[in-house]
Amino acid sequence: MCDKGSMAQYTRVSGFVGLITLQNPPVNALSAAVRQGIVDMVERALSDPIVKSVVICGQNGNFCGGADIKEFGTNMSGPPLVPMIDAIEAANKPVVAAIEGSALGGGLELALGCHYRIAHSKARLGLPEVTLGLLPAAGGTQRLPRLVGVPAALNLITTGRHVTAAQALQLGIVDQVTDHNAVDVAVTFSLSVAGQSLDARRISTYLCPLPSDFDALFEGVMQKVRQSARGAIAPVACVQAVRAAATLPYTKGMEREQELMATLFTSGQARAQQYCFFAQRAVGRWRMPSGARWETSKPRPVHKAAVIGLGTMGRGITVALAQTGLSVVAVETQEKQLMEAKQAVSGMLERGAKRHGVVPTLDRISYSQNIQAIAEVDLVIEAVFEDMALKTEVFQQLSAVCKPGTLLCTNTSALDVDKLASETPNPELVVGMHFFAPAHVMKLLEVVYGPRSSPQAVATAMQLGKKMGKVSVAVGNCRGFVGNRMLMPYLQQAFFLLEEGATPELVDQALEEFGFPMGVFRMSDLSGLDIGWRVRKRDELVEPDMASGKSARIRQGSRYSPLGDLLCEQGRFGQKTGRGWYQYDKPGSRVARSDPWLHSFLVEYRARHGLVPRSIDHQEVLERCLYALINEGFRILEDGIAAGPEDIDVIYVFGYGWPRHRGGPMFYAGMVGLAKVLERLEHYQQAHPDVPYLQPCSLLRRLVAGGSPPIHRWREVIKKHQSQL
Ligand SMILES: CC(C)(COP(=O)(O)OP(=O)(O)OC[C@H]1O[C@@H](n2cnc3c(N)ncnc32)[C@H](O)[C@@H]1OP(=O)(O)O)[C@@H](O)C(=O)NCCC(=O)NCCSC(=O)/C=C/CCCCCCCCCCCCC(=O)O
Repeated sequence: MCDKGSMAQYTRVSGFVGLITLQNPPVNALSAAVRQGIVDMVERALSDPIVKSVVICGQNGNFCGGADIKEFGTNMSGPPLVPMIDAIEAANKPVVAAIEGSALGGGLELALGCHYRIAHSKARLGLPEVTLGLLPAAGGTQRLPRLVGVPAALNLITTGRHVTAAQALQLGIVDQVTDHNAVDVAVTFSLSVAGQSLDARRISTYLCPLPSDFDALFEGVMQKVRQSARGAIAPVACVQAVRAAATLPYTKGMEREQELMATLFTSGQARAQQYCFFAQRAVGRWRMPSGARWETSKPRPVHKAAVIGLGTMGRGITVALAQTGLSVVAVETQEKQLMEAKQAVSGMLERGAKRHGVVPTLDRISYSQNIQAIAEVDLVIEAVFEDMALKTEVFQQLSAVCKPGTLLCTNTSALDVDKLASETPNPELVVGMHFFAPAHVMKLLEVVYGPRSSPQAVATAMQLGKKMGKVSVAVGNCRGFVGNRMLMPYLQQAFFLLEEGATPELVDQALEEFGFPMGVFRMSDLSGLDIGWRVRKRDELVEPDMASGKSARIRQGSRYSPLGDLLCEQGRFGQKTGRGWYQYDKPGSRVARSDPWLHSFLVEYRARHGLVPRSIDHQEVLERCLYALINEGFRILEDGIAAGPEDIDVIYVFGYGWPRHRGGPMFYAGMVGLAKVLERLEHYQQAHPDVPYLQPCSLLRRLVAGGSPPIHRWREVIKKHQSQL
């Protein structure tokens, strides 16, 4: 017996079991039609006198990815989730969830409404709503603590992390884990419990187990959550909802859950986080200006890779490749450096393996001082010192040594990928793979294509990034690519603000309150002031500090702040030297303390240059630093370096600490209002006519003139704009 008409298929199996299969590919999200299907099919199973038990599963080995996120911005129709799940829990026949693939968000909440849960060993479960700016508002915040206790529920709900089936069993979320077909096991099981009392199986009737140190627990968790949330409201609401489960009867707790959800549901933060979810997936479907994309470009298989240069970046990349399961040849010409790297890489692999309870993959790596060792690899990632002449020499060696067709990638963070490619006989095989430090931890990868990179080379690098678990974004070749190019105006404004009267503490506080994990000066101390200094010297921007006055602060016709150079001349490179924009207890120490020397230095510097300090507030810090960065984002779109605003936003959220609840710089610009961003840029540009970065980009002007369309319509405007430039 079978009903195939709706998005929940009903079949009678084993004579007496009503099997309800959710059918909404690819993840069986709970759209209005699926919810209607479940309501109808559950009613049908319960009213059929032959049916003794019910099993709910998902089509194609995937239980359910939760509520349909695409519905959230629309006028939602169809039966609501809460009464649907309550009706399942109230059923007088046992209902068993057969969980294969994922049970996430509303999917897990549906399973928690069932009387039993059986999971396949490879299934993953979780309540990730917090990552979408929401909370599990289909009873998840009320049922989970009743089932697994308050501490475990708080951990899962406030982080949104997924757990394996084995972990879910240990926590008590599922009743059984199987290596066999979970649906078959659930069907047999459901018959074995048919007719038994269900009183003890309805989670909403459980008393929430209360820890003895209840108040202290919530206080501690709330403090931790507020700190790590960096201004995001959903994690805080999650704690409040779980607290309601611990203190109120179920129905009252549900009222609180719904009340908190109503606030989150319509918030700008939820919109921003849901935008990030889809943006991340959109950038995975990369597209080059030529139109090349997955559908037209087949990646080459990569089994064996090489890393050239085992400094900090090379070591991280080696670890990331080995953890992906590739054979890696790690090459470092300096013997001492090679030995140190070998030890460091082994340590990182061992620690990573311990964390994940697996065996370290040390034997996947062979080390060599000789570049000839890479002759047989499919792909090379060069990670030597950031110097064009050195990289050119390495690329020429690689071309001579590697087998034909080997893909040559550079991990440069700003150098010209096309120039490097032009030094090789096969420029179509050259792309940038710009990892972020630490390379085995950071999720972002910029895949940089030059005008001669072949679509297959880009597809191969994108595919490898995906395999490595990276969020890979294909971008065009320009100085600094997307991320670092946008950082330049941001840093520049921060320096100018110091000249005009701000302190590093004030600027950092404004940016950290906005949601960055670190302000610009703390970040500069962490990464090292000498890096930018080297680049500025190469660009011939650094001059001996003899002159004073305005002319001493002009380079190549534009305003320039030598503050960073002056600190470097004093040996203040940041954390590594124990002094930078802040002071540290000792070199390498991480706790930044305000430095009276720096403040006196700024006073003396301003006086020497005739700069009259003025009071600067947080709003000015944010507007100048962020709008200058955003303005450069528009230029990047105008130049066709990024395919769309989503690419820029994903790069900033995953690589530069831009708060996810603000959606990324381009999304944020849309939220603030493009007209407002333009007006403020014009205002600051008038005040600082010698700063080209503050000159509003013509694409921004065009978008405003066109009525500031929503972000998903920018691509049309960009295309038109580019064709008229
Ligand atoms: C792990 C995954 C499930 C699968 O991963 P993978 O295999 O890698 O595939 P992906 O590339 O990620 O996804 C494939 C495509 O599927 C799309 N997708 C995935 N999940 C969803 C989804 N849940 N909804 C819609 N679409 C989805 C994805 O975008 C891909 O398509 P495309 O390439 O973009 O085209 C992984 O996908 C994953 O992690 N998914 C998300 C899981 C998740 O976060 N689930 C939670 C969803 S939220 C939820 O469940 C909430 C439940 C609570 C109840 C909500 C009730 C709402 C109403 C309340 C209103 C009250 C306020 C009223 C206000 C007022 O008063 O007016």
